[in-house]
Amino acid sequence: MNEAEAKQKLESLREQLDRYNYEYHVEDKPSVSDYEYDMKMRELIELEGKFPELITPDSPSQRVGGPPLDAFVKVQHNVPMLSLGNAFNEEELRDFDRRARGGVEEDIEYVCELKIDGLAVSLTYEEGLFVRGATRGDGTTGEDITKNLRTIRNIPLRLKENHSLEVRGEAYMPKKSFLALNEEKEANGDEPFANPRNAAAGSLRQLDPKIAAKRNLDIFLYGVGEWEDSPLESHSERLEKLEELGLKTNPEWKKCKDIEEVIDYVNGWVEHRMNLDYEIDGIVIKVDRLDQQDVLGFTAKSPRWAIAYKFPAEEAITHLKDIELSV
Ligand SMILES: CC(C)(CNC(=O)c1ccc(Oc2ccccc2)cc1)c1ccc2c(N)nc(N)nc2n1
Repeated sequence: MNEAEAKQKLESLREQLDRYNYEYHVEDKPSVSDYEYDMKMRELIELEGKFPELITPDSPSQRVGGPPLDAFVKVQHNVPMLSLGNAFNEEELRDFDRRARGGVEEDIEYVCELKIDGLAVSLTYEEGLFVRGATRGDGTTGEDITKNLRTIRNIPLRLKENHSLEVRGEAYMPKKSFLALNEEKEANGDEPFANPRNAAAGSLRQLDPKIAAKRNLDIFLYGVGEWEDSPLESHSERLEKLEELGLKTNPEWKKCKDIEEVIDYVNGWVEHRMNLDYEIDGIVIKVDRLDQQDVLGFTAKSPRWAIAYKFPAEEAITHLKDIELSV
């Protein structure tokens, strides 16, 4: 086979493997068996081995990085990754709504999103190519964990359109993967992780991508840092556009016309969050229109146009029940 034929064959193998990946990880409807996927991947890796000059950074073979790093490189976030103010009850949600409505002329619509209990990360794409992934760190300086993030199957190595943008989201470990990992750790006499958030952070902040690749991590994207001249006018449009680009957003987000609808949404999840495949520690409520967000602006470290409603910690509830029982 000459180089031209190899290039064509490689492009077709990559396309097939990317499609299989999307079917398996995003649509949850694989069209081929794991065996067929592995055989196709082996064919790709062997052919790339014969024509290494044809290897591209977005090739599915490039997901699991090379040797372990000996340290993480620090990275600066051009747009800071801010934190959220908290509300712990309905009255504090209504206070947030009153303050927001006092700051803008017209009615406010909100977007509610589940607050995933994981590790906040930033993904940078240049001309559609995934070039860098980083932890939030202190909001302005994080750690470069690109090699580890490349092992998360739901992070596309190339977007469906060649945009340059920086997106934020939460990398997490599904409950089932967490339980399986802790069983394995206990079987090996290792210390288990206390919760899925620690397991996700521990998996992404260790230096060997081959370990991260085995941890079945996943991601939901929820925000945008930098986006070259994007014409979008609302947060909900941005979430829809991210999905179109092949970036996974959480399907439970909802546009609410007022704070009453927000409170209904929140109360629904207080009751049903146990049914989710992943842990959440609250609900994030955001003003939907970007022009209204701009008017409301920021405090020293958080937007005035967003708040996190925090669920009471699980342990606390269990503890209280025990006390009641023992009285
Ligand atoms: C709202 C925001 C704080 C992200 N937004 C930002 O970090 C952010 C950062 C600079 C911005 O603008 C600036 C640009 C330059 C300088 C200062 C601010 C705007 C938003 C946030 C934080 C945590 C979230 C979480 N755990 N789950 C969900 N679902 N959403 C979340 N959203």
